[in-house]
Amino acid sequence: MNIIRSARFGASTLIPKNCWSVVRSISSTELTKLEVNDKTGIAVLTLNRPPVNSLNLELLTDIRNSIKDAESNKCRGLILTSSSNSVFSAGLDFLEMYQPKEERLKSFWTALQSTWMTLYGSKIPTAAAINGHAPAGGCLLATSCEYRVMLPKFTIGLNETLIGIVAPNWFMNSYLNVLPRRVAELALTQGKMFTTAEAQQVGLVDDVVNTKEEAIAKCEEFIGLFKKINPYARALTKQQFRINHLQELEQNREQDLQAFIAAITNPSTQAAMGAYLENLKKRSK
Ligand SMILES: CCCCCC/C=C\CC(=O)SCCNC(=O)CCNC(=O)[C@H](O)C(C)(C)COP(=O)(O)OP(=O)(O)OC[C@H]1O[C@@H](n2cnc3c(N)ncnc32)[C@H](O)[C@@H]1OP(=O)(O)O
Repeated sequence: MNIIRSARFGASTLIPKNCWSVVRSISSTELTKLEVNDKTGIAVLTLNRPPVNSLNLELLTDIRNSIKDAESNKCRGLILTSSSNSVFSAGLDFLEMYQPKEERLKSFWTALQSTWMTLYGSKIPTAAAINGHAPAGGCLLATSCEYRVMLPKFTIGLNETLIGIVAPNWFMNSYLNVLPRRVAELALTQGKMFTTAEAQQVGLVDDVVNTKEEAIAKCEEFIGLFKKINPYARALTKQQFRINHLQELEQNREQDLQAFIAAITNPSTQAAMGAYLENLKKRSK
């Protein structure tokens, strides 16, 4: 068996999964775990930032590094999932955006931009096994992938307007890559959170299954569709579909950063976010 060393992890760990396949850890941090199935060559990236996988600077950085690790280890595909039983990702960490320090805020948004560009533009097939709620940034991660499967009775959507903030163009573009324009506009303006059943009906998720294991298997099935396709031809074709969205951000990164800082530090945005957070804290007691 070929054991790969990761710059971030040292020697890979072998984890027997069943008698037919071996799951090998490519890289791991406190916040993410990247494992590849040696039989299929498909990697699973598990987000592990309890309680709700809210995306802070460190988690975003680890996600991006893991995608790059999967690519450089020539994995045949990448599946995103969560170690939580009820939350895929609660989206951006409010604590990064509420009463922020400017330098950290800049690093945070820059990391989000980079992570999105890496995931949305990844050369390898990507899929999300959505095993819990996926609001806002959680939905962004899922819609940046090429395929989504979700467990029942959770919610997914871009709810920014409910918080009193505006989703940037590239959030919208990821949504529009999956949803019809009319559905996306109505959902975004309402801050709609779709139930799993609604999400499947509008095409926000492709399949619904009952367990995380089934969700991973569905993602593997999706990635398996490309088994006989030339990976170079596949990657370039995917890129042609997504290049405009990627270039739009790449060419306007600084402008996008400045717009984010101006909007987030605006006193009325801070007040709206403070009220939303307080409500969230009350609800969780
Ligand atoms: C203006 C410029 C443009 C900006 C554009 C982009 C901006 C934003 C994009 C975003 O992603 S903003 C984040 C949006 N996310 C949400 O609205 C989700 C809020 N959370 C929930 O609805 C629920 O927590 C949940 C995900 C459905 C899970 O519910 P559950 O009952 O399992 O857990 P809770 O008890 O509610 O939460 C536990 C614990 O986590 C804290 N928390 C939840 N979400 C976040 C978060 N996004 N950031 C930071 N912290 C979060 C919650 O307050 C609880 O904390 P404690 O009370 O236990 O301390």
